Formats: sequence, C-alpha cells, structure tokens
Amino acid sequence: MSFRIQPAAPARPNRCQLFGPGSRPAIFEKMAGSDADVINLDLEDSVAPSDKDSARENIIQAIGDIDWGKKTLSVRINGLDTPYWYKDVVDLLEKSGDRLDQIMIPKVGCAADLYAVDALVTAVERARGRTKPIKFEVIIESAAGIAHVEEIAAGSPRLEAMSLGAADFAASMGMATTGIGGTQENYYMLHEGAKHWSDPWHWAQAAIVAACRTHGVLPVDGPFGDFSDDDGYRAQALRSATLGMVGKWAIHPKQVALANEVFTPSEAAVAEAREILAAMEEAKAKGEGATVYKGRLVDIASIKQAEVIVKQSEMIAGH
Ligand SMILES: CC(C)(COP(=O)(O)OP(=O)(O)OC[C@H]1O[C@@H](n2cnc3c(N)ncnc32)[C@H](O)[C@@H]1OP(=O)(O)O)[C@@H](O)C(=O)NCCC(=O)NCCSC(=O)C[C@H](O)C(=O)O
Ligand SMILES: [Mg+2]
Repeated sequence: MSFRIQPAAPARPNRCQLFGPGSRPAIFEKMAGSDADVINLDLEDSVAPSDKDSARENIIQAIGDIDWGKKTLSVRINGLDTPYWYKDVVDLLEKSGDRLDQIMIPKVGCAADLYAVDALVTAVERARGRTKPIKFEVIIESAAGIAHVEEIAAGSPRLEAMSLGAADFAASMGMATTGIGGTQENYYMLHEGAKHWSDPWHWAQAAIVAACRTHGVLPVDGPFGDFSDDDGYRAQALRSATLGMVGKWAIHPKQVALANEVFTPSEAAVAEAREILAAMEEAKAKGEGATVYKGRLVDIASIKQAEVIVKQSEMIAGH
C-alpha cells in the first residue's frame, strides 16, 4: 500500500440512477415512486432547445413539491459549451429548496470544467445562505474526458460520482456504432473460424474505476439504450460490477430492477464473504497469513475483497 491511503467513496446506495426528461413532468411522481437509489432529472440532451426554460421550471417546482423519499436527487445541467448551463445552476440554487442533493455535469473534459461550475455554485450558495453544499457527479463521455479522467476525479471536493456516457463517448471517439452500450456486432476476435465478442467499453470503464477509487468517487456505468433487451442490460451490468462499478443508469423504469439485482450483493455472495472472513480469523489466531477455503488460497488480500462485499451489503441494508 502506498503511504497515501485510498479514500473511501461516499457511503450511499447508487445501484440505479433513473433518468427522466425535465420536459416530461408527468413521469416525475413515477420516478419518485421507483426503486432507484438516484433520480436524474434531465435538462440536457433529452430536452429539446425550445423546452429548456419550461423544463427548468418543471424541475424547480418538482424538487419542492414531490416526496423524493431517501433518494439522492440530482439534476443534469446542460454542457459548458451551451448558453444554458449558467442559468440551470443559478435558477436551481436560487429557486429550489434544500432537497436538491446533486448536480450532474455532462461532457466534462478537464478539471477546469468542475472548477468553473464549483465557483458559480459556491457564489450562489453563499449569496443565498444555503447550508447544504451541493454535490457533483460528472459524465465522462468524450475523448478529452477519458484522457483527463484522473484530474477530473480529483477536480472538486464536491464530486461524489462519475459515469461513463456510452453514446456521446462513442461519437466523440469516432466509434463506428450507433448502439448505446453493450455488445457491438463488429468488435470481435476470430479464432478457428469462431467469433468471440470483445468489450469496447472495457478500457474506459477500467480507467474510470481506477480514477474514482484513487480519489474516493463512486464509479457508475451509464445508459444501455435498448430497453427491450433485458439480458443485454444484465450482461453489461454484470461486467461493470465485476470491474468495480457500483451501479448503472436506467433510461426506462423496467431497467431499475435489473440494476438493483446486479448491484445488490446476493445472499450467497455475502455468506461466502463472511465465511472467508471467518476462515481468515481462524488462520490469524494460529499465526498464519494464508489458509485454504473450499480448495483455494485465501490470504490477507482476500479479507479486503470479502469486506468490499460485506460492507456494500450492510450499507444498502442500513439505508
Ligand atoms: C425511453 C422513453 C422515451 C420511453 O417512454 P415511454 O414511451 O412512455 O415508455 P413506456 O410506454 O414503455 O412507459 C411505460 C410506463 O413507464 C412510464 N415511464 C416512462 N419513462 C419513465 C421514466 N424515465 N421514469 C419513470 N416512469 C417512466 C410511462 O409513463 C408509463 O407509465 P404508465 O402509463 O403509468 O404505465 C422514456 O422512458 C424516457 O424518456 N426515458 C428517459 C430518457 C432520458 O432521460 N435520456 C437521457 C439519459 S441517456 C443519455 O443522455 C445518453 C448519455 O448522455 C450518453 O451520452 O451516453
Ligand atoms: Mg451524453
């Protein structure tokens, strides 16, 4: 372990982030009644330019009027390359109450993007005497974003979560696909005539997880566009969870249960993790740093692996 201890990410459930356009207020109550841990009301790409002002007003109204329960309530503002974002920030913080938890900043390309939003948020918070600091989440969805992912993860003490936005990421990288996440037909290896599909999102996800874990930020997988493909969503989410991500977006309510299923440690996984911890306690009592569990090696690193699963399960149960 480095002299610098890895900081813990925020201890809040983030298994599913349910999105809904700010221009569609009829679904806000349904979003609030869902089992998603995080709600993302959108002002950005799901809202047409002509609806930006009314969507902002809908969201400001809904933040105060709707009972969002214990969910993390987040609003995705417009990108810093648009004329809308400053008004999103100012109006949200001036006109809505303290229930808003987080602002999602899309298409972040460097740490200075967070600095700019932080400066504006801080000024409005001070002017208005807001006592609950707004948290940030960012989307890595451009070539610049992934190239600068580590400085972005370190970019603001407000930052709690970072997602991969597969659609804009693919566009920015010039990837030959119109699919949002998941298996890409042309990304395969050929071995003895058989196709073996590979995962084009893997390296970006791994880079995001490493940057997030270094700086105590929650790594999250973004959208899976084909909401009629449950198996495809599940497979993508399982890969993300295996890599260390804590949750995934839902762009349709039917994806919420899938995300919760994948990102809640199963009873069997928790039981096994507890057995590993017990086996290592026994080993320690005998002065040993390693032992055998179900025919395989477990050692001091296994304690940390098992603790990830147990802590995640306890945090979700306790929330
Ligand atoms: C995708 C949708 C447009 C589909 O809407 P709709 O046609 O209404 O779906 P259904 O008829 O199947 O709806 C069934 C019932 O569920 C309700 N509903 C629909 N959507 C939601 C929702 N998001 N939250 C809660 N409830 C919802 C309907 O009202 C129906 O209810 P009922 O009639 O009572 O049965 C729509 O789902 C949608 O707009 N999704 C969100 C789109 C969005 O926010 N996109 C932005 C995020 S993805 C992105 O930006 C890409 C990213 O940045 C990147 O670059 O990768
Ligand atoms: Mg996007």
